[in-house]
Amino acid sequence: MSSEGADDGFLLLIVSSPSGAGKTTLCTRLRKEFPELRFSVSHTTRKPRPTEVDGREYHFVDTQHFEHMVRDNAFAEWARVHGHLYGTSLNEIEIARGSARGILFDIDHQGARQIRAALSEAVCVFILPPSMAELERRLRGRGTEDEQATLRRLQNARGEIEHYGFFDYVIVNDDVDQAYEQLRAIVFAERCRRPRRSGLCERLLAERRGER
Ligand SMILES: Nc1ncnc2c1ncn2[C@@H]1O[C@H](COP(=O)(O)OP(=O)(O)OP(=O)(O)O)[C@@H](O)[C@H]1O
Ligand SMILES: Nc1nc2c(ncn2[C@@H]2O[C@H](COP(=O)(O)O)[C@@H](O)[C@H]2O)c(=O)[nH]1
Repeated sequence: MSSEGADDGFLLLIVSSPSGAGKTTLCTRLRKEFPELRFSVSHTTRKPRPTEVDGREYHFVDTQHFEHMVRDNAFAEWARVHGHLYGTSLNEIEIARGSARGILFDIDHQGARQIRAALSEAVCVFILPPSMAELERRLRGRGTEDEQATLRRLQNARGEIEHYGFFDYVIVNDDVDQAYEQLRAIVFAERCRRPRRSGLCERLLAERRGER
């Protein structure tokens, strides 16, 4: 995986959170407002939820298939999360680089660190719940996990929050509209970062020199 740097204008946006804090909710809004940011569809060995479609939320694969991809070096990053395997294929990033203005990752802190190690310009956002009690309410209210999986996700939440220091931005998702405003503000601000504008700056300077 090569890093072309931030001066090509391409945005690598990573959103992570403990399970149930609301990153899928916020990313779904982001995808609607910024369709030019391609959502990275991960591979996972987790079973699909009733509303999930293969190839849309995830590429659902069995462990053998996943391990084969690991051996083939097909992943930009992968990790075991809540007892299942999840990974971002190199192919997802290549497709986005060829067809979009950026890529949006919904991955955990282990994956965020692996992507950042390879692509230092990646922007990492951590979503927090307003309280642990509210996190539990949301996870139980969503009703997608059985009791054992719910408890496991809640137990893992504390360990995940300990990684907050790695992230560039932290958003507390209390009021969802406010949290979303903060997330979209990060996209706008990141697009204005000087390295992402250097192409335009150089073009303007060339124009000034009559080199158009
Ligand atoms: N600000 C909010 N206030 C109340 N409920 C919320 C808020 N944000 C999200 N929710 C609800 O909380 C539940 C969990 O949200 P969501 O599925 O987006 O979490 P997640 O971080 O993507 O979890 P996971 O990592 O398990 O996929 C959902 O039912 C969602 O509708
Ligand atoms: N390291 C990675 N983590 C990933 C990837 N895709 C999703 N995830 C994270 O897993 C948990 C659980 O997700 P769920 O859909 O089962 O609730 C969550 O934190 C996701 O962000 C990935 O490709 N790599």
